[in-house]
Order: sequence, then C-alpha cells, then structure tokens
Amino acid sequence: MAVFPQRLDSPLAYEVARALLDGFNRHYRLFRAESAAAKQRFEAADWHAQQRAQRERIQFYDLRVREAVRRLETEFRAGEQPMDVWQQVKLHYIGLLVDHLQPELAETFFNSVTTKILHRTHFHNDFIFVRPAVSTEYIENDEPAAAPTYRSYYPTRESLVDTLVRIVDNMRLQRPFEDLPRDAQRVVAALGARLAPTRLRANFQIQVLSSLFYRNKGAYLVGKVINGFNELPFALPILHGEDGRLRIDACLIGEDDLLSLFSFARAYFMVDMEVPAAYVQFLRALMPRKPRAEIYSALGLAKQGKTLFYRDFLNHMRHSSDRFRIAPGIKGMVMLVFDLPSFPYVFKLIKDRFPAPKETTREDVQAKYLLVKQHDRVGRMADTLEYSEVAFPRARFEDELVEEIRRFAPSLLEISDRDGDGEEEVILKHLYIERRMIPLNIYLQEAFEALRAQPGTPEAQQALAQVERAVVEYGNAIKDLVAANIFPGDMLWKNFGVTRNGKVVFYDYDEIEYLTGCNFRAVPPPRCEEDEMAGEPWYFVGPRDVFPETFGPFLLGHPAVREVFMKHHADLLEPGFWQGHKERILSGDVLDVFPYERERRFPVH
Ligand SMILES: Nc1ncnc2c1ncn2[C@@H]1O[C@H](COP(=O)(O)OP(=O)(O)OP(=O)(O)O)[C@@H](O)[C@H]1O
Repeated sequence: MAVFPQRLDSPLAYEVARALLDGFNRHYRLFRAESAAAKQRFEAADWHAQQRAQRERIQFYDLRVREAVRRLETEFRAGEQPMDVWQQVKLHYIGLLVDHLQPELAETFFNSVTTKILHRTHFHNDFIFVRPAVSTEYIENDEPAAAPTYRSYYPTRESLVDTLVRIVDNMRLQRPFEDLPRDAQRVVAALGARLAPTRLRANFQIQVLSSLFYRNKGAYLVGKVINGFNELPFALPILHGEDGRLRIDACLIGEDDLLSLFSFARAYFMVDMEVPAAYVQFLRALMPRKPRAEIYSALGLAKQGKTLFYRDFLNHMRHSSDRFRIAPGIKGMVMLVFDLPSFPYVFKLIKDRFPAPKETTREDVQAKYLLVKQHDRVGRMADTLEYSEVAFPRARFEDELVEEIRRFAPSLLEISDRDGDGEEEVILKHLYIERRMIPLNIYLQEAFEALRAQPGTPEAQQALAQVERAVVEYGNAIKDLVAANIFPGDMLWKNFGVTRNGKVVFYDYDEIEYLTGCNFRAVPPPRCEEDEMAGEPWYFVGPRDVFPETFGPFLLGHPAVREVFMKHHADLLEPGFWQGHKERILSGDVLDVFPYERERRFPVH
C-alpha cells in the first residue's frame, strides 16, 4: 500500500514537482508546435520536410526526458532525496495537474523521469503513476480563443452540400481547391448512399475534429454523422491535385475504413491538439475495438501508447490463465518469437548468436527496428513497441519456451524473484512487441491443404481465391515498400503476415535496406556449361547487390502461386523495375501511397 504523507513539509519537493512539470510543458509545447506546422508544410507541398518532421518528432520525448533528468540532478540532487521527499513530490505533482490539459501525458513524463533518476534501486510503484491519478474526462479549454476539440454542424438534407463546403472551409487551408462544391457533392453522394433509406432524426448532425490529420502528402478531415442512434464515422483525404490545387480524393466511411487509415502499420499523424485525451475519446467512439494505446500512438504520442499498452497487458494477465509459448510458424534465425494464445500480440527477442549465412549483430538488428519505427511504414510494416526489463510470472511460461530462451538468448534472461513476492519471474532484458498476424506461409499452406483435400468443390474454389488474394496482396505490399524506399531484403512468404482484414504486412526487419542503397543487377550470362550447372552464383556478388531474376525459385514453387504472381507481379522479377524506382526516389520524387484502395478514389476530373 502506498504510504500517504501526512504533511507536505518539504519545500524542495514542491520545487522538484514544478521543475518536472516545466519539463513536460516544454515537451508538449514543442511537440504541438511541430505537429501544428504540418499544416504549412502541407500547404507548401514540402513533402520532404513533412517526412523529416515526422521522423524527428519521434525523438522529442527522449530528449526532453533527458533534459529534465539533468536539471533535477544538478539543481536538486534529486537522486539523493529520501523516499519521504519523493512521495511529497508526487502529491505536489498531482495537485499541479488538476487543471492541466494533458494530465495523462504529464503523468507518464513523471514516470519516465523518476524511473531514470531512481534507477530501480529504491524504485517502487508508490512513486510512479501505475494508474492515472487525474481524470481525463471532459477536459476543455474554456478560454475564448481556444479551439474546441470538435465542431458540430446541423444540416438538413437540402443543405448538406453547403454544410460540407463550410466544414472544409473552416479548416482554413491556405491553398485553393480545384472545385470544392464538386467534391462536397461527391462526399454527400457517398455518405447519402449510407443514409438514404433512413429518416433524419431530431439529433441529425455532423461532428468534425477541429484539426486536420497530416501524414506524408495527405491531410485528413475526420468526423462522424449522427442520426438517431446511428453514428457513421468518416474521413476525407485532402490531396494536392495535378495542378497543385486541392481536392478531396475519396470518402472513407465506416469503422473498417477508419481502422485502415489509423493502422499500426502506418506512420504517426501530425495533429494540432490541445487536449489529446479528447481526441482519443472522439476517435475511440469511431473505432471502439481499437485499443486506446494504439490511438495515442497513431497521434504521435507513442510513449503514452506504450504506457497504456503495458497497463492493458498487465490487466490481461490478471484476467487470463493461459501460458506463453513459442509462436507457431517457422522459427526465426535472428529473432526468438513467442506469444500468449489469448492475447493478440507477439513478443520478439534478438538471439545471442545467429547461424550462417546471417552476418548481423544485435546492434544492427536494433538499428533496423529503429529505422522502421522512424520510417513511413506505408501500411506494410508493423509498428513495434520496445521494452526493457520486463517481468512475467514464471508459472505462465511453458517450460519449452524457457528452454528455448535459455538456449538462444541467455544474455537477455534472468529467472528470479526480483520483486520479492515469493513467486519466480522470467525477466527479459530487452524485447519488441508487435501485433500478431497469420504468417503468410501458414495462410497459404492452409489454402493449399483445402485445395488438395477437396478438389473441384466450392471450398476448393474459395481456397483458390484465398491464394489469389494473398499473392496479389503480397506483391502490392512489396510495391508499397518500394514506393517508400524500402527493400525488404528477405522476401520469403514467412516474413509477411496477414492482418484481420486480409492486408499483407512485412515483419522481418533484420535484412531491410533503403532501396537507394542497393544495386539491382541482371544475372550475367553464363560463360560456360559449368557456370550454368553451378549451385552457387559464379559471378561476383557485392554486399549490396540484388538479383531480382533469382527471386522466382524461392517464391514460386506452387503452380497456383506462380500463375497469379506472374499475372500481376512479374515486374518484381525484373532488375529494371527496381532500378527505375531507385532512380525516381534519388531524383527527389515522393511517391503516393494511399491508405485506401485505388478504386475508392474519386475521378480525377
Ligand atoms: N507479428 C507476427 N505475428 C505472427 N507471427 C509472427 C510475427 N512475427 C514473427 N512471427 C513468427 O515468428 C517467426 C520468426 O519471426 P521473424 O521473421 O521476425 O524472425 P527472423 O529471425 O528475423 O526470421 P529470419 O530467419 O527469416 O530472418 C516468423 O516466421 C513467424 O512464424
């Protein structure tokens, strides 16, 4: 139980709390300014700057934590203060947060700084915020100049188009539209198709978040239509048209469309938010099954996402009884992967040693994971959460898994009762966590089995369609990665996963390279018969050389796969395809990757 100080008698404790909050406020001010500036970058079509800002903003948090730690150490010798003072610091801090607009983020900042200072030696849950102490419900800034979190509009059927024009106008984008009434008409037609048969009820309204969501070359307006008991989420992507004037490119409608826009496999948005908790609450109503942790992350508040994920995880552990096991599928050479069947994530450890032909190191692998975190993931690379010193109850681990870790990653493993509660724990020094998917090789295998077992039946037809969809998606995934300057390195089926809605996502990052760092070469003609028969390449292969013509034998063993692949993605086996994209990227082109199907786009004229 927390020991509650009876008196706040340490003036130093107040000063420390104040300094901590100053540190957080500085962080949020800078974070918000960088996010808000996305609007100008969008207006100026400065895509390189937009991507750079997206990347750099990820570092802000750690920089500010480090600054705060330094200040607390130098000004207050914070690490030497007794427990009693730290408890008072926490109470003062809670007091300072009563009217704060980002209290949950400030609590997490407090945790980040204090755990660094207290080094887990006398770190105890009493000092940090294990759960939120300050409510985030109904926070609003009441100052007259403050923008509300969302705005409500009350159109009639007749005024819908005008209202939509007004909604978009209110975003005050400093760049003309090609034809906003035309776009509004299209949006109303799309929404109308979903609203048509229903009568408009007294509460009919459109609610729209006040800030646009920026990412890469797009700005997204996010809101919902409310009618009676029904709520229809929607998002409108605003893009630069061919002549540089703006256009609404599509109307995304419903939870699935929104989930795809906010996917864990995409880069974080830039949004100007004064009360992030209110944005999260609004978005959660649009996507009730998306964990709040992932919504915070999608908004660029990754540390908060990580904190909430961990709380969700502990809660899940309390309310489940199954055991961690080695993840199904082909084991990795570099990563040791395990999961808890009842929980939709996987846990990944970097092994201590890698068998040939892998020539990488722990540092290299960590650098690749970091690259992915900071890069535009274009819906095709899973986001990962990185944790250190995670403790799990030993009783919840299968023995086989413990043995596997002992064998392949002993340097990361400690089994002890560190917290002294009488139960042994498995403590892992470093791990990544990401969403669980169905490995694509398993997904295809299941379809092949159905094909073989029931040839000629409707089930077989369905299995064939499953293969076709998966192979087409797989090629699309690689092409999206190419557009984002990523060469996946190892393109085997087992390195990709299938998500809930059938999207194919890449998750094996240890051989990833920038496309622009690779040389795509054609296989030279054999010099003699022996060359032709050789099992190994007879030609010189540099470290960054890639021979796309040689991908086929690894990928296209199954005739059904080969047929679909060659129909849709034969270009992936040509060096010219890769080289051409490399040159395009080098010339400064930022290619479009849309977070929706191309067929969903409105006509260009
Ligand atoms: N997100 C995920 N969802 C489900 N299974 C996964 C996930 N990530 C990894 N796996 C499983 O773990 C295995 C190994 O993972 P991963 O490909 O990341 O390891 P690796 O050591 O980098 O592999 P390789 O030996 O190909 O380099 C995969 O083949 C798959 O079966």
